[in-house]
Amino acid sequence: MATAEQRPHAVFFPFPAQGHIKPALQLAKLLHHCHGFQVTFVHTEHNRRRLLRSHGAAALAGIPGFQYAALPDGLPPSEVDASQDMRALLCSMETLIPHFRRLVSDLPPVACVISDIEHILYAAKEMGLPCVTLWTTSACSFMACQQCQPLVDMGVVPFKEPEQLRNGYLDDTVLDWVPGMPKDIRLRDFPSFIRTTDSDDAVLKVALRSMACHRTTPSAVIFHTFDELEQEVIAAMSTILPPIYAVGPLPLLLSHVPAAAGSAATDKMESNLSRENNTCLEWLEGKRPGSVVYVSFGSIATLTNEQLVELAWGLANSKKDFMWVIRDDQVNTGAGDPAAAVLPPEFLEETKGRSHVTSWCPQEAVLRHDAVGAFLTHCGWNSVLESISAGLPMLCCPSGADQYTNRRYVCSEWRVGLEISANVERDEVRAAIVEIMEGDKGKEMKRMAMEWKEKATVATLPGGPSWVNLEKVVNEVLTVSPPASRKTEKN
Ligand SMILES: O=c1ccn([C@@H]2O[C@H](COP(=O)(O)OP(=O)(O)O[C@H]3O[C@H](CO)[C@@H](O)[C@H](O)[C@H]3O)[C@@H](O)[C@H]2O)c(=O)[nH]1
Repeated sequence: MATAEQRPHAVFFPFPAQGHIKPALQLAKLLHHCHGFQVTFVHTEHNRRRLLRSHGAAALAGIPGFQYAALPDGLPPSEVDASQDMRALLCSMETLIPHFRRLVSDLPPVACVISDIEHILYAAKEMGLPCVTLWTTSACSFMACQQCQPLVDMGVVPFKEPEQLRNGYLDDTVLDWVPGMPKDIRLRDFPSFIRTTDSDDAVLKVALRSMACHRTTPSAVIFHTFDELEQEVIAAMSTILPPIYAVGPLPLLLSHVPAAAGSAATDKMESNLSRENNTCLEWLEGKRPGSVVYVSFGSIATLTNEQLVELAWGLANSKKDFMWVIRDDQVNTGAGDPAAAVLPPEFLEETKGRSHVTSWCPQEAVLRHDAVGAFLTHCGWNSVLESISAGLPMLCCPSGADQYTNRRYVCSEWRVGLEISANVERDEVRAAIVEIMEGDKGKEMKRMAMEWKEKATVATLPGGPSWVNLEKVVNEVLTVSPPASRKTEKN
């Protein structure tokens, strides 16, 4: 057994949002339990406080060889349990650099830094530390993001007229030259970072910088995916990136590691920033197999209250049972701070007994529950992978970022989903729910979803490709540099 000093020490620092923290913690647990890594897992202080409020001190107590640290994110302190303003957060990441340097200097020797924050990768490299990107969205959306620079060079982005940003225009524009992507991929299938008319757009600039960084800075890029799901795009990307490794779906890999849930302390290592309400599982118990529609828009996406009401009536008019996660910060008021939803009393009356609304649930357990028949999702990548892992077809209603590309692949390439248009109209929602729950298309999507579930299962069985890739990245990249190579400069 290696002593603590001999064990490689990995520092994880995911972008401080739920959808990035969760897969990073899953990978950290795998490296710790299966490959003997010591881990320091870094949160922002904002998220550390949220975790403490939601789960108590045990969530961050760690276990031997696995500790937490926290750094300020540069935004004004807030005690509100809501997702932070993503634009502001993206732009504040640079302020982390001096704090990160000081942290690393005070830690035991570091073998590698694993992050998706470009400033952290640059800082690690400057300090002489091997660094690796953990990319928490799909490989296809990464490839689409890589086209931001060519689109700028071609004068397509930023768009010339606000009118061009409307779906109608983007619908018709096909880009048949993107390596590894379908020849009929459209601009509207690209991540939202290109949707601007402003050449100074801060988010577009972050996207361009980040894509350049991941091409040149890390020693490797780990994608949270599995080979068979995205093989064409992974093959095409191998020519433009440092070595890449597809390791996922991470929850399935972790399910084969009993030690990862082996003790009370390990069980309490939480990545959920919000406290989940488990009563929904009891509610699902009483339902027929495949009879419930599960609805969630992840941890960041907001809707206007009008869209929420349309969605509500679409659900009500479908006459199906449904479980709906409506976060306390789900509604975009257009006036800054998000607000709680206001649903019409008639809707609540109409759906009594066949609806369950909650503010945060144990999503993976919900998706695996027999009663759930379809997932109405914003197409965040974790949600897509969790749905595929559970063999569930999806109704896709993306709201930003990579979700448009994920939607395209879910609906047209993997053929496990139906699209709902961004304006969210009740009749369309109702018709899509009825189709996916009982129509011929829905049956075919369910069949395809079960096929993908099987492929995801095979990829993550002990000895399967995702395990092999994990082992390779450990042996080829994460442990190749002796800890002695660490510089101890302080800033
Ligand atoms: O009630 C809930 C709702 C969600 N979740 C979990 O929260 C995560 C949400 O992640 P994701 O589906 O990826 O959505 P976002 O929170 O929106 O994730 C952000 O990060 C993702 C990964 O980088 C991107 O794909 C998204 O576009 C981006 O918005 C998932 O693991 C869910 O299981 C719960 O546990 N309970």
